[in-house]
Amino acid sequence: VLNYASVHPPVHLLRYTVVQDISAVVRALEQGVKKADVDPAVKAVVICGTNGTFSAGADIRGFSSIQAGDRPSLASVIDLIERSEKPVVAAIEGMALGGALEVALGCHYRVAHAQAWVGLPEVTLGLLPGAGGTQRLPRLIGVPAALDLITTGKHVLAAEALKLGIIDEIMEENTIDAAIHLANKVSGQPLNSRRLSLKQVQSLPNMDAILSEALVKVKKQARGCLSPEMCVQAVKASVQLPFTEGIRKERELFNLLLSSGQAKALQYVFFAQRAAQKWTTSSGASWKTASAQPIRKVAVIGLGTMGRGIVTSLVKAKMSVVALEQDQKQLEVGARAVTSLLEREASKMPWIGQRPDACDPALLQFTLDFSVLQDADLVIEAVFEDMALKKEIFHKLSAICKPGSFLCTNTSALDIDEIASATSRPHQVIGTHFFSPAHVMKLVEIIHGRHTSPITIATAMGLAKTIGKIGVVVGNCFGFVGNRMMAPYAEQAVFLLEEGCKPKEVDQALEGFGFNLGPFRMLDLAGLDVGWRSRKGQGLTGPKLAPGTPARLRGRRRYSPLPDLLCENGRYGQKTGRGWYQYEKPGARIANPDPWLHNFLIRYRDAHHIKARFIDEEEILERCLYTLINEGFQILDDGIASDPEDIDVIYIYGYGWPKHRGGPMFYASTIGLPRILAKLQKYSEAHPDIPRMQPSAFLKKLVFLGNPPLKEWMSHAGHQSSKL
Ligand SMILES: CC/C=C\C=C\CC(=O)SCCNC(=O)CCNC(=O)[C@H](O)C(C)(C)COP(=O)(O)OP(=O)(O)OC[C@H]1O[C@@H](n2cnc3c(N)ncnc32)[C@H](O)[C@@H]1OP(=O)(O)O
Repeated sequence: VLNYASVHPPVHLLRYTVVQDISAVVRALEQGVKKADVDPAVKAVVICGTNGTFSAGADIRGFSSIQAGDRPSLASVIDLIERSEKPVVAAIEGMALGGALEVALGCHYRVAHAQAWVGLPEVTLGLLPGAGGTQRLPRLIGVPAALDLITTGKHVLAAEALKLGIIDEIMEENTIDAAIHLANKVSGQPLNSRRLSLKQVQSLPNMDAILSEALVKVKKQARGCLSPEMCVQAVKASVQLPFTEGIRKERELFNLLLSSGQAKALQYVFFAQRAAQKWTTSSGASWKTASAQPIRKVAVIGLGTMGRGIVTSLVKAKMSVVALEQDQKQLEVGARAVTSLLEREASKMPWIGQRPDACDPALLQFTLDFSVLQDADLVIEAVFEDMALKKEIFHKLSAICKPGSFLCTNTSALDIDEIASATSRPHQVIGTHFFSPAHVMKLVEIIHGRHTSPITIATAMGLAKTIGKIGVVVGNCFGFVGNRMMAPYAEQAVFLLEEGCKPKEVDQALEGFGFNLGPFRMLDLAGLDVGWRSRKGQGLTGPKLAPGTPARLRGRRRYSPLPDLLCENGRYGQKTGRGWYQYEKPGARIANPDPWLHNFLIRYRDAHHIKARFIDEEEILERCLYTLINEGFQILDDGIASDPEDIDVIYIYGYGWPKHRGGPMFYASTIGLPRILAKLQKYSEAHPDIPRMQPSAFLKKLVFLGNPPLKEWMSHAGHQSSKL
């Protein structure tokens, strides 16, 4: 929306904001600037936003209609602004992001409100600032600072923007009046020195090293994502080429990214993440029907790894927390660990006012006394995965806590309904599956039991948001969404070892695909004993296993005892210094191939008459990823996840799935469901004893229906009554 308002002659005010159609903004800006240019009564122009916001940039949905090769007309309008013979001042309130900051960079002066913030987040959307931003910003603030902003997409507050030189003035009060004042003041002064396209990038003696180090850094962090690397290339062009040629290079790189498919995936994730926040249940409950209850005091039970991280997240969000342990020694160890985590977190926060205060007794209290939990608005139990223990705690909580308290269990797999059955208030019981380390990882699976009330879901989702996490509402089944899908993936990884792979080969294939960690490095990090305990609980190994059970079969299903054998040998992963890899010492992080394991695998294969074969990367990827995706289709059909976007958000924020591939279900849609089905059919014929490889009925149905787009999948899901 753009108004050309002559309210403060001789300065003309151009107001604009995010609109559905970026070309409407571009047209209106063009008309406004041209009109002001030819109007002799106008001496200067101020560009501002509406309702206290300059602009959040282009409508991301509009990018899908931009064709590679289209002339980005925003760039031409920015040129027009910069060429104007009358001073143009940007008055930045709220935010100026992406194309909006590029508009401001085309202006001759920039004034911002003290609370405003600016940034070029295009890289996070798989793009680069394509309207001159990569050429103007280095000219304005120098290459190192521009590289930092453009390759990370980070936002900076006005004070920092002023320090960097992006902003000329900061205002505590009326920014627009201040901009008008400045525009009047500079009217008639020469403008060439304010035109960034005419400036040279400040030269630095070590410029080549800065650029090549930046390239190495982004390549290492990007895990195959192209946009950070293209951003560096574009900034490099600002150093090495004249402005107009730099712009040409920027456009070339922008078009390349636009057509890469990664931009589509990253933009899908932007909306999927927001869609996941708008949970709905099959019974129609949603934010519209249930609101989050205010949570002032939270209790956390258990100060193990998960409890410590959860307490840290809560205190960071300035919530009042009481942390309970069962004995003095564990309480002291836990309290020390939390304090040190909080101190580390505080050191990362530049603003004193935002820092968590580990010493504030009003905020954080440690106790052994269960009765202190009485007035907590919400309790998060974070003891280890033992159903009997959890039920005992919930029974106690049900008796002690005030009637309105919500009771959450941090579990990665256990049955929420069974835990809730130990209480007299199952409607107020919910699963909150945090991911380790809980003060770092963004995801929380919010697990809805049979009796969980919509208000309880809303409250858990509200709490996740308050502490800066992404909550995703899922149904109740063993492993919920994330771990249920992880099981066939990890199972395939171990079967591949049996058949001839080395752990490093499997990890390299999946890390090459873009995962943070391959399955074996991930298992070593998480601790192999976790899965061992769970398998013993399920009777798959250990004392509950029926005597005479064949080593590699459970019922008629293929089973690999390899992970159990490692645990029996005391190899629990990083914490013991030995697992699928060896480490320099317990707790060390660098994984090295272990000759012991190599020989162990040879003996194991001999003992079970398995002939090792060469397995190529394609088979490793297809078997691990397609079985995971197959389980995802089953989960959708069962109603455990309400849509594919939720699964994708869970995998990106909880399991290190590469964001530029859009999550497993989006990835499946890009591969094409017929291909996934054909491959699963091929592998399941070769391995009839692996039921999880048999294609899900829902996947088959979608292929039969002609491979509909992802958005339409759920209209074909077969579950009679959603468990959500
Ligand atoms: C040739 C090149 C020409 C032009 C190039 C231009 C480049 C660009 O401008 S790229 C876009 C750059 N801008 C962004 O990336 C901003 C993205 N948005 C955000 O970071 C946040 O939404 C926010 C603006 C900081 C606001 O955050 P918050 O208050 O937490 O609200 P949200 O829930 O995130 O958003 C509310 C609502 O708005 C939708 N939305 C936000 N930004 C955009 C956008 N740029 N395009 C389209 N839609 C946007 C968001 O999806 C939410 O919608 P719901 O329907 O409510 O989910």
